[in-house]
Amino acid sequence: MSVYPVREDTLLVKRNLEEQDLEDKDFLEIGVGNGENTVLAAEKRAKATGVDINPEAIKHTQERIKENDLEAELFLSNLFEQVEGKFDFIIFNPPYLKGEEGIGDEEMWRGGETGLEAAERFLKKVPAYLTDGGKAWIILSSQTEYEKLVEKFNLEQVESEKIWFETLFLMKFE
Ligand SMILES: C[S@@+](CC[C@H](N)C(=O)[O-])C[C@H]1O[C@@H](n2cnc3c(N)ncnc32)[C@H](O)[C@@H]1O
Repeated sequence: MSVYPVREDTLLVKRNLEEQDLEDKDFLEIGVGNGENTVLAAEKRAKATGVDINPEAIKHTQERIKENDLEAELFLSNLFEQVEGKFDFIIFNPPYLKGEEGIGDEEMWRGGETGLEAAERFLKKVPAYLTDGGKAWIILSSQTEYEKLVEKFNLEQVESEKIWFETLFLMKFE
């Protein structure tokens, strides 16, 4: 089992996160993967928490946090199952290709039969974990029927990026 690499979707979140004031904010990343964005949040002095279903991702991110002399709480959790409290800012770059979900090298790219299952479960649960005025970001892909979630959860676009076979959307939920 390996850790999801830094890709275009990671960097789409990252360059927008760089513009955010995160100081002293309660920040949560669901699905830390390579840890790039949780490390950035910790560098920006957020009170950073990160979870993943993949133990390798947690271990890898813990090592990066330590190497950079930063602080973040990192633990295994299936979405919010082990998460307590409320957060000002929650991000999730979910697996969004079509196919069975899981933590194997193939499965970590997949978000269920429609590619939207992991994203939809997140969007249903996220309101209970946001502070008043808090917001959540999620990545969606043109390779799925993402418009259904945009409509259902009233998502607003932060930025989109066309890569050769798809368009990635960074969407906001408030
Ligand atoms: C597309 S990768 C994104 C990784 C990293 N955040 C990034 O932007 O590069 C999705 C990550 O979410 C994790 N994941 C998938 N389903 C999850 C779930 N139900 N709960 C927590 N993490 C999950 C995967 O293990 C993987 O690390």
